[in-house]
Amino acid sequence: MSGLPKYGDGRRVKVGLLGGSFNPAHYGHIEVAKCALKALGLDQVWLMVSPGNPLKPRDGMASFSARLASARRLADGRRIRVTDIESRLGQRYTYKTVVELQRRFPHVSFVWIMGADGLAQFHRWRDWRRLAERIPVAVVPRPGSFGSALHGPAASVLRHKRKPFRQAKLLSQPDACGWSFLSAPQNDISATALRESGQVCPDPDEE
Ligand SMILES: Nc1ncnc2c1ncn2[C@@H]1O[C@H](COP(=O)(O)OP(=O)(O)OP(=O)(O)O)[C@@H](O)[C@H]1O
Ligand SMILES: O=C(O)c1ccc[n+]([C@@H]2O[C@H](COP(=O)([O-])O)[C@@H](O)[C@H]2O)c1
Repeated sequence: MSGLPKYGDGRRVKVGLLGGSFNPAHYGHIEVAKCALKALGLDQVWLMVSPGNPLKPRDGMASFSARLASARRLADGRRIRVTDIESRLGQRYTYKTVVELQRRFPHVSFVWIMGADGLAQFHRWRDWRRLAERIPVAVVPRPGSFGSALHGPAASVLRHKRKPFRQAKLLSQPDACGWSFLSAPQNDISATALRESGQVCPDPDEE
């Protein structure tokens, strides 16, 4: 990823990773990114387009290039950027992606960002306990998912690592660990709703 700031004083660059299917991208993603930029004091958020969520069916999933293009249309390309790195790595599992990103960008402090629905499912991800050891996690509230996230298996297993809202900024410090909910207004936009209402650009790979 080009365009990372360089700090002469040795300060580490802080990057939030918002992984997703982006089928398609929508303003909810941009609101999540903006909220994380502010709450975590990040330099950038990368919208990391998944080549294929291992837990989601391929049926109904637009092509990778269409999903990437939808994210590029909404990102500002400066503080909110889009990356196809998982596709280039041939990688669908977040744990392995994060290991590789941390290896390639040793001067960057990464934070994983996800909606509350992600935390509710987190215990089903491959190597999720190791992932939570490896990268701090910021969870953005989402309508209908707060309870299942808060009382789900992952939040329960990781409860000793949870930080209160007001300490969320610590998550982007070098070598930080733990997770926190961010304090943010909830936004009910979803890609499912957009697909159901037909508000999706045509997929160039299917024309
Ligand atoms: N409105 C929202 N509020 C909070 N988090 C969101 C919101 N929309 C998406 N996210 C988060 O962004 C990440 C990527 O989401 P994704 O691309 O799957 O969009 P989605 O709207 O959840 O899609 P779908 O409805 O197809 O499941 C996930 O961590 C998801 O929780
Ligand atoms: O690593 C896993 O096992 C895993 C399982 C499910 C989802 N993920 C990641 O979670 C992110 C959100 O996915 P999605 O489809 O809900 O937008 C995306 O980066 C996926 O690759 C990762």
